[in-house]
Amino acid sequence: MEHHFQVHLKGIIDLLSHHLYSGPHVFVRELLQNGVDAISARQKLDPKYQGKVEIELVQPEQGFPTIIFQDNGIGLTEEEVHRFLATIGQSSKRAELAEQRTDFIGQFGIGLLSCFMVADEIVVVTQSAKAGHPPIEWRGRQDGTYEIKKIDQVKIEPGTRVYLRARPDRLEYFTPEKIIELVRYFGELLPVPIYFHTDDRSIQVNDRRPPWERTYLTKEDEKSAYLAFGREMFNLEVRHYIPLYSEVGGVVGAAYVLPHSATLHTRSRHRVYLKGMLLSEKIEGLLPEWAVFLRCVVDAQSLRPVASREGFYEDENLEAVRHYFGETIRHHLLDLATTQPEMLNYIISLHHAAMRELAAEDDECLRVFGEWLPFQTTLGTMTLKQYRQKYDVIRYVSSVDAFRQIAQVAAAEDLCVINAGYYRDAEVIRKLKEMEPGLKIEHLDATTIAQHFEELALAERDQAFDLLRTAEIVLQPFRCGVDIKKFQPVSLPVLYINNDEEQFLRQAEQSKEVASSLWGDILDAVTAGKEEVSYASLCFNYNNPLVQRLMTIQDRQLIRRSVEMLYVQALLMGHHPLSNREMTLLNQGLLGLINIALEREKG
Ligand SMILES: Nc1ncnc2c1ncn2[C@@H]1O[C@H](COP(=O)(O)OP(=O)(O)OP(=O)(O)O)[C@@H](O)[C@H]1O
Repeated sequence: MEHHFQVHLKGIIDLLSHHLYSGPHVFVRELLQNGVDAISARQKLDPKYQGKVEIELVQPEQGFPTIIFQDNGIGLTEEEVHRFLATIGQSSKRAELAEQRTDFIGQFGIGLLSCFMVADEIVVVTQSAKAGHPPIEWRGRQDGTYEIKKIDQVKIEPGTRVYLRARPDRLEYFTPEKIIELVRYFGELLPVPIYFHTDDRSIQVNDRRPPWERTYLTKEDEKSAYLAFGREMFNLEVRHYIPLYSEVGGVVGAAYVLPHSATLHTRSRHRVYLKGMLLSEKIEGLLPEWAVFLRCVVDAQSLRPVASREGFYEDENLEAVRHYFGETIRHHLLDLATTQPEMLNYIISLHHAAMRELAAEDDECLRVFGEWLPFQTTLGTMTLKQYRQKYDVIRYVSSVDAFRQIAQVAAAEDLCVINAGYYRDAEVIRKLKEMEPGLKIEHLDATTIAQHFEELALAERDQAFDLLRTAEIVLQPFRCGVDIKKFQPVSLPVLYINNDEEQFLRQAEQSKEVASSLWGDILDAVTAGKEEVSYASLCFNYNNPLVQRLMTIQDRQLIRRSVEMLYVQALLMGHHPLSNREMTLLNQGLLGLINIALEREKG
């Protein structure tokens, strides 16, 4: 025997309200959308037909308020009420053909159920625009039952009215302020007029059109209208926008440059409308990932919304729109370089992380605005252009750690080195070299910088011999060699020097101190065979007065303590995290020095 599925309506409503829709307020969106769709259906029969949606709030002295949504659209016949209104998942708008999908906003046949989130009963009174059908009253209830009545005795104009009486726990949605707020939020850009009436007033809620639908006398007027619209939409003082248009998906709108810095981890959230109905103000993935400095407002005609209506299906159309918008933005920025260079400068100075990303990805962008990218250097922040005007060779380090190590010394030696340790910096420099093979670039680290230091004369070496030997013994357990050179600034007694590989080994060694046995084994494998290798060297500055004094004193104990302290201080200066043993050294060294000073005092 064949059986039919039973639908437990309460369960479905629960599913929708807790898992699909973002909250009970979406009933306003669903009702607006049904009204507008019904008008579109009627306009298919009569393209000049003027539709409107009217919303009324009735607040009786006794009892709960009722909201009435009325449209003068296509209406429903009795048969259609059974088939579409009362059958979950049935929709008169389901489009087998993609082009049909562009006619209506709805398509799933579940939207009306959202009304059960605020009311126990939905009453629909409808008159079909098709000739020869009487008006119908339909009453659907949460328990899954419904009644249908012909109401021949009254004559009503074609269209549909939906009545919802507030559920006691949802009264907050049944005030004039809340309804106007929600209607404006979802329906501000809908192409049919929406009126709101209470006992004492009537207003048109959506009385303006988006800037891309208006015509302008001058370019300036157009620009002001777009900027004013963006400021209002995002509540941000935006100064620049990029018009967007894509035939695929029928998407039109504008991308606004954020007036504050956005990092590459920021997710761009866009305000997206579907045929004038707000889908969401948090849609992601509409622009390429690098475009984090932009926020869009767009209206799409035929991208496919997901059932919750709060996003789009990730399909080939969305992919095409994203690609196309990426190209539009890129071309716009490239044009700015010639038409409004000061604006491009403003955008780059605020959003250089994103611009770097774009320049690293794209040769043309690198050629056009690569020079404007700011870089941190040992002699202050400057753009690539300023750097190149002053120096023939682009000298750079490729890690922030390396930069910290060398910054002070390089600056004192008047060496201008770029910190290319941030995301994509080094790539930008290397790409620049590929594009301009004649360009001289030099990759530095602390070791290569140290090669620029001045060597000691033989007699000076002799003078430093004892100090170096003691230092060697003290630092050998820390895998740190020693050396002595002359370098700037004279005030710096020592410099801790390691290159990228040595830095890595040092970090692996330190990680072993805190790692579990599994990680410990892995790290052992990483450092295997390097047991005898030094991870760094401590370079004394011969010209430094303290070092000069250390070379003259005889007290071994004092030299040892001083070397330990100089070693730890050099690590701290270079922002190297201290290992447990180095921490102990710091503590003992400090106490030791205090002790020595106290002994002296006594003596
Ligand atoms: N105001 C209205 N005028 C005419 N028909 C309506 C109206 N409201 C609902 N309907 C009919 O009821 C059907 C079901 O409506 P419902 O809102 O549940 O789903 P939908 O709009 O088709 O799709 P979605 O779930 O995507 O919103 C519609 O397809 C339409 O045929």
